[in-house]
Amino acid sequence: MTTTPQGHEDRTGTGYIRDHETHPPLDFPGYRSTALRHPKRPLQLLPHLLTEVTGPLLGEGRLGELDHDLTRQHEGEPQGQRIIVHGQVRDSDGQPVPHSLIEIWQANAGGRYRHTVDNWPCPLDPNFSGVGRTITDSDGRYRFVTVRPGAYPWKNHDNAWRPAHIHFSLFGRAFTQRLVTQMYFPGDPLFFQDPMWNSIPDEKARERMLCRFDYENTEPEWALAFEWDIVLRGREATPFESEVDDD
Ligand SMILES: O=C(O)c1ccc(O)c(O)c1
Repeated sequence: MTTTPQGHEDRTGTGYIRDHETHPPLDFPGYRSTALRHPKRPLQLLPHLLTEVTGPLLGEGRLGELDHDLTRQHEGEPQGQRIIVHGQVRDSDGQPVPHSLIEIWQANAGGRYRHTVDNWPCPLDPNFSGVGRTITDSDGRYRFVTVRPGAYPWKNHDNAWRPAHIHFSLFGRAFTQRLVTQMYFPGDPLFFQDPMWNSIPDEKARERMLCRFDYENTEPEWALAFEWDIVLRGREATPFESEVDDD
């Protein structure tokens, strides 16, 4: 059986061994909910047969015209600083990943999610749902327009605040290939106390979750811009929360 220098085995038989420096462990004591959420039994390889790789898939034609623009999904305009978030999705060889569905979800400008269990005293914004989706173009590029999310208090530990972040879900050619990650903003003062940020062992890997302020692509009198490339595999891989794990 193949093993890594750290002694991890390829238990899924795929030849792929999770990089334990880049990706968070499935159970991380500091992130309390993982104790209840993480799988307790070894993962089983799900062979990708015709059913898994052919359907169902969201194609270009099924996207709404404004799905990528979270500032224009309601009658009025949401509160907050407009931002453009854009970048490229690449594979382990640095090749662009075209025609791939990306979904995002986030808190509003004040840091509140439109979610039944989020009821901290920060107002919901009637003009902001916080969800969007798009498909990468032929060069693997994506672009969202949204508002900068606020920090979110989540009671995971004493005085716990999540740094501002946007959740990303990426589908490959099939729903069985879904990867989930988060994008953070540079210079956030809350990283030191965030168990999710700190669950990534390698500091360089953590930094691959940071977007870059992109002055060139700001839109005058409208929106700031941030660039964030996502790498699916290999030495430059973006940390993912959901992935094949060989623990
Ligand atoms: O795991 C959670 O409970 C949780 C809550 C809010 C977040 O923004 C988040 O990223 C995770």
